[in-house]
Amino acid sequence: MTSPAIAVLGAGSWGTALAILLARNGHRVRLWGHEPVAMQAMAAAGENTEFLPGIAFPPGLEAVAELDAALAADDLLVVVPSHAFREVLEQIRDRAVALGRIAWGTKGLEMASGKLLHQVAAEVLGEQVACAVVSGPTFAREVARGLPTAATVAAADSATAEHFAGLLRGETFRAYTSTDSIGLELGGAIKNVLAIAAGISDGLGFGANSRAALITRGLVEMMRLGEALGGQRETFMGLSGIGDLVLTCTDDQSRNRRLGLALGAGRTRAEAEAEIRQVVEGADTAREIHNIGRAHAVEMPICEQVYRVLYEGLAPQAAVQALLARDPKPERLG
Ligand SMILES: NC(=O)C1=CN([C@@H]2O[C@H](COP(=O)(O)OP(=O)(O)OC[C@H]3O[C@@H](n4cnc5c(N)ncnc54)[C@H](OP(=O)(O)O)[C@@H]3O)[C@@H](O)[C@H]2O)C=CC1
Ligand SMILES: O=C(CO)COP(=O)(O)O
Repeated sequence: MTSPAIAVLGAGSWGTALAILLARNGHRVRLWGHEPVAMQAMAAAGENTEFLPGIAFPPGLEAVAELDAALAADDLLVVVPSHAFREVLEQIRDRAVALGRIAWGTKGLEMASGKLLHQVAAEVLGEQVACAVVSGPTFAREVARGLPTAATVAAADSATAEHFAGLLRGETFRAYTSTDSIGLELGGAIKNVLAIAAGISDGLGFGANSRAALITRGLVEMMRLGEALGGQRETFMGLSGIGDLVLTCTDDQSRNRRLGLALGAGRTRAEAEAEIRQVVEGADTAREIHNIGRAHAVEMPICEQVYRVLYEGLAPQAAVQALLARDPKPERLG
């Protein structure tokens, strides 16, 4: 029996890794990216030489340059950066509406509006399309190499979450399900801002104590805003919350952490991003979280200092001093 076709839309490192995972699971997968020349090169090389060099595409994975060819699929998985999310959903709206379901692996908020991605999806696709989000501690290269990984798939209805989790689940990938899409989306967005903070701390030459404090108090900020926006507290203690937070705050594979490291070492954001040459979601997210936190009167001192470093030219050292100079208070986890 031939397994159904899945379109993975977005051929960066994470889209490619998920496409490889799905193909290894025995699905027929079409990986689409918006640069025809890059997609043709990928098809010819049998690997994504730009983002995941050295990892050969398994049988069943086809790189395509034509969106229509990709969309002739039974399932759609969107894995573009958040800045391209609405635009890509608009391009695939008719097919998503016809299928009645869609999933994404994008982490972040819509730039300028600060909307969660399921809100963007509802605006573009309507309320009838069931939406699932995939999130967790999942560095693309490790997933593509087949290293054991766990993540969560959330959707408002558990059947949709289970459907997409079932596609992803395999010998090396454990997919849990959840109905807390808000919690998953906020965890995946806020951890990127906190990874920048951890990177700044390490870039300044601080130690393990500082990093552990940032992770712990950062988790409190994530839970505070997450609960204020309707997420469930326990979600932030799971893979898409503390799991992804620890991953990206502690390992240099994280682009967000590397941006922070560079800032802490005295480089500018532009210099750091030019060197990383991949999407660094936390930089835009820091501004949206700053706005949302203020609008909901949620105290988020670490995220606030990251915002000030990125958008107000505050020196990283001064940001740390501002955190340490805050009024003493009892340790609360809410
Ligand atoms: N990498 C990882 O380990 C993980 C990433 N994620 C999330 O997945 C999302 C994608 O990240 P990732 O793949 O790593 O990013 P990359 O920087 O590796 O790749 C981004 C890809 O998106 C493409 N792109 C940019 N604009 C558009 C557009 N308008 N239409 C279609 N494609 C576009 C880029 O093309 P071009 O190069 O031509 O600009 C590039 O191929 C992010 O939200 C990230 O946070 C989630 C979990 C793990
Ligand atoms: O989200 C990720 C891993 O779960 C990737 O993190 P970075 O975008 O910081 O590299």
